[in-house]
Order: sequence, then C-alpha cells, then structure tokens
Amino acid sequence: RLWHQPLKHREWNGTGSTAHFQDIFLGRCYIYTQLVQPEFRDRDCKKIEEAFRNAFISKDPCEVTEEDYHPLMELASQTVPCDKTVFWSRTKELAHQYTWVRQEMFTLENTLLGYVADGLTWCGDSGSSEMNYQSCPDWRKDCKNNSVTVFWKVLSKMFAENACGMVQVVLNGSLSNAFSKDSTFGGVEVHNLHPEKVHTLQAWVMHDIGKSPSDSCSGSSIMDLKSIMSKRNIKFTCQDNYRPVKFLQCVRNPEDSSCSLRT
Ligand SMILES: Nc1nc2c(c(=O)[nH]1)N1CN2[C@@H]2O[C@H](COP(=O)(O)OP(=O)(O)OC[C@H]3O[C@@H]1[C@H](O)[C@@H]3O)[C@@H](O)[C@H]2O
Repeated sequence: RLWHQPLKHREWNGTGSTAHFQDIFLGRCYIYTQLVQPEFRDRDCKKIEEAFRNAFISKDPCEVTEEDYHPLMELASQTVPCDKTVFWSRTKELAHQYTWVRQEMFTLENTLLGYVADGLTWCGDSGSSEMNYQSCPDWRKDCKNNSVTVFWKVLSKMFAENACGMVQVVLNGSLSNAFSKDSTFGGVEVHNLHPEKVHTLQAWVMHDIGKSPSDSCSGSSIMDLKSIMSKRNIKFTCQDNYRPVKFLQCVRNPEDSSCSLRT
C-alpha cells in the first residue's frame, strides 16, 4: 500500500528548510517594503516569494543553476546609491553594526533580497512540489551548487555589478588572511566590480579587541587584493582599525586599553 506512504524527501547532511519559511519570507518582505525602504512599498511581495520558490522547488537541490534565480533577480532588482556599498568578509556582525549606525550605507542585507533571505535555509526535491524541511544539502558533504549557496553567489555578483563610486569592505585582521580568494568577497564580488563605475575600493582591516592582530594592510593577503585591484584599474586604499568601526568595537569593550580615547 505504497500510496499511503508520505512522499519521502532525499536525506542530506545539512539542516532542513527553515520552518514557516513562506511566512517568514513574506513577513520580512512586507517589513522591508512598508517600513525599511518605503520607496519599495508597491513591490509585490507575493510575486517575489513565488519567483523565489520557483527557482528551486521541484528541482534537484544539488543541481540549482544561476539562471534559476534570474527571474527573481529581475523582479526584485535594486540599485544602491553610489559610494554607499559596503562589502564584508568574515566580519558579518561588525559590518552590520556599522550600517545600522550609518543607515545611508548598504550591505547586501540592507537590500530587499539580502534582508529577506538572511539566515534562512531552503531546498526542494525533484520529485515533489514541497520544500524539504527535514534536510538540505551541506556545502562540503553534499554539493556546492545547492539552492542556498547559488542564491548568495548570484545575489552577491549582482550587488557587486551594481556598485558605483567608492566602495568599502570590512575585513578581519584577526585571521591569518584577511583577504581570501576562496571567499564570496574574494571569489565573486571583487571580480564583478565594474572599473568604469567603481573608481576606488577602500578596505578596513579590523582587529578583534584583545586579540593580537594576524593580518593588516601591509600583510600579504591585502597585497594580493591590491594587485587584483590595480589589474582591474580600480584604485585601492586600506586602513587598519578604521576609527568609526573601531569605536563600534569599543562600545562593547570600553575597558580595553586600545579603546582609551587617548590613543
Ligand atoms: N547572509 C548573508 N550571507 C552572505 C552574504 C550576505 O551578504 N549575507 N554574502 C555572502 N554570503 C554567504 O556568507 C557565507 C560566507 O561568509 P564569509 O565567509 O564571512 O564571507 P564571504 O566573503 O564569503 O561572504 C560575504 C560577502 O558576500 C556576500 C556579502 O555581500 C559579503 O560582501 C557564504 O555562505 C556566502 O554564501
């Protein structure tokens, strides 16, 4: 009596789709379009959610392509004002603290699709029109071209292509390589900046308070980034512990010697 069996989803090594995904997605979309960015108030959240779902539902979650997300990207396209783009790599919390304080600056998560999708997991199955809430592919153990990873790659690429003027990146100087070619910033965004639109990339290499710095503006990984930028005809500047971001770190560590105002 097989037809009584609930449709079995394939088993993956990663966590399943986020519970209440559609409600979260729609709720966040309405918050963004009605409250965060009112100029988006007439965007159709139901159509955007449908385009998002159509990108991966009923498809093998290890065979998702960039093209699968193109209809969604067209529907929810967004350009960020020149000089206001903030990239980050291994500094997610600090970068978003900065754009929380500097509301006119944008990380990818301050755009509609980044805001709606942040922190969520989603995947489907070629044999079902339902999302798989039990498990989704793990990037390492299952496959790289999974529904979540491909989404962030496509969105990050578009975010970089749309950037103009002077763009910023917050990098982690407490890692041995603050800049990594294997990261989304290093592998996708850096290579999709348009030199005819972006004239300068300024890097802020931030060291965790209380930890000895491992990398800095004079480190080899930043030299790699500098040479990639010069080959792409984009000016490159770098600051260690850019003060406005350093102040944010010090709010949480006021007693630290590096936070005394005398330095
Ligand atoms: N929730 C978000 N996730 C991601 C953003 C983003 O903006 N928001 N991403 C990527 N991304 C996903 O985060 C990790 C890598 O982070 P992490 O290793 O810390 O840094 P990455 O450089 O890989 O990626 C951050 C960079 O790409 C965009 C954002 O505009 C930043 O300039 C990896 O799984 C990516 O697919």
